[in-house]
Amino acid sequence: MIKVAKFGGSSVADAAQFKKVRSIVKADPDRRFVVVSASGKRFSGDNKITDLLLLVNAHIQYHVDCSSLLESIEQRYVQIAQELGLKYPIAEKFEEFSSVIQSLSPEYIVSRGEWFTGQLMAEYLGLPFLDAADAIVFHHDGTVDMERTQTRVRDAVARLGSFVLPGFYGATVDGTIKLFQRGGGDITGAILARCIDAGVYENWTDVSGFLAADPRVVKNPRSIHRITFDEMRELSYMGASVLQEEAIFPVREANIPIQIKNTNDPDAKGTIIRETAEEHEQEHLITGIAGKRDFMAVHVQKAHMSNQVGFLRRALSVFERYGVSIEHIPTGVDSFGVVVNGSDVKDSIYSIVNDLQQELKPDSINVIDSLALISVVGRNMSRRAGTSGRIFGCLGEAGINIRMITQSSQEISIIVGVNNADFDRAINVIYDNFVAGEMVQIPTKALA
Ligand SMILES: Nc1ncnc2c1ncn2[C@@H]1O[C@H](COP(=O)(O)OP(=O)(O)O)[C@@H](O)[C@H]1O
Ligand SMILES: N[C@@H](CC(=O)OP(=O)(O)O)C(=O)O
Repeated sequence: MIKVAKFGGSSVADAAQFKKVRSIVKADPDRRFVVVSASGKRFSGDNKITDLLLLVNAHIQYHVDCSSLLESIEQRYVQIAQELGLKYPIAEKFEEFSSVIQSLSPEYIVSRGEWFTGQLMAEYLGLPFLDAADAIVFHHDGTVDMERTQTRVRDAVARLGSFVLPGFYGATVDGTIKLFQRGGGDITGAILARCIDAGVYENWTDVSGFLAADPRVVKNPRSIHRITFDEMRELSYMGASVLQEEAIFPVREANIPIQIKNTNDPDAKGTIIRETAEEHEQEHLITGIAGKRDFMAVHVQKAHMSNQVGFLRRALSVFERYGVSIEHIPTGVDSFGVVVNGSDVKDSIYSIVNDLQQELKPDSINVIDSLALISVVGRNMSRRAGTSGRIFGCLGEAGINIRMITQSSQEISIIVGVNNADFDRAINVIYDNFVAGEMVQIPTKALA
């Protein structure tokens, strides 16, 4: 079976992490294709190389000297190379890069994080280096040209047999470097797995798989051993940053499972993500909880609204005009809400409200800001009536005010909106009441 192994920034943060990567790769001859991110944080409070390179861009943009910043990045790489005894002339290559930095595009500059990490890892593993600019092909609109990418990747496999591929970037056919969104090394790994028909896409990080809640919010959350692509998408979209939310698409279409594993504890079971989770007699009611802060909700109320054809469409077209994408639309008979990312409307909210007034002549419009959304996700929730009522009950008992609620149409998630200030407490209350222990009985028919 071919395995693609993607190692995130935390797994390649320093020489000690490189050593762990090598022993993981060498332990299994199926791990012939390795994707790496730029070196990440070595300890809490440290900087990711990608963040430092973004800072370099900001310095250049404002004509501020960035030489000491570049030196500190170079030092990180030099230290790794020295500690591992690598021959790659990292200092020379980095200085070449620094000397022409003013002439380089911002995306090119940021992509060098994975490029240098990839060069060092390739030598350390004794594998060829495949530049992502020669493998991952972008259309000019920023989407991936899967056909060309597949051809290039398959050619590289035939030519090189195995390789190290830096994540997070690629290039258009004319060679212009393009980046994925933040965390996009996960997408590179998924695309590679898809192009070579891998048996599994391994995603190595610093936690033992997907956890039922963000470990920075809930103390010692339990690990999720099996999760479906749909559940995973809901959780990662809502902030479970262990896997970039777009990363499931390339592998899902080809039915390739994703396995999340811990570089610091390779024997831990981790999480397997598939189309359907194999069912056991007893399963947790709720698979996981994730959430994000800083949303805004615009509530519109108008009597007899539901009898007016096109009312909602006219409202949504206002948001479209301002280029704002919509997260949720909770609706009632005579009212609806439009939930958007606070940062997307920070400059346009007054104009949007004004346009809504003009076009809809509503009875009232209310804007709620500092809204946090919490998504409670579980494939088994549809088997148990009344879950949402119980979620409100436990939040109410804890004195947490619920600002909105919405449920996904496949009944795999319930989303509650609370004030930003209540975010951590609300997640902990839901976790303690539901995730920590509660199981549901799976009907025998479902197991057959
Ligand atoms: N539900 C969750 N399960 C596991 N980790 C989570 C979850 N939500 C947030 N995280 C955070 O995601 C981190 C791993 O993602 P990331 O920092 O992108 O790793 P990497 O550098 O390996 O790509 C974990 O250290 C953890 O703090
Ligand atoms: N280095 C990029 C891409 C990436 O995937 O990183 P990580 O694997 O550390 O999340 C970023 O920080 O966004």
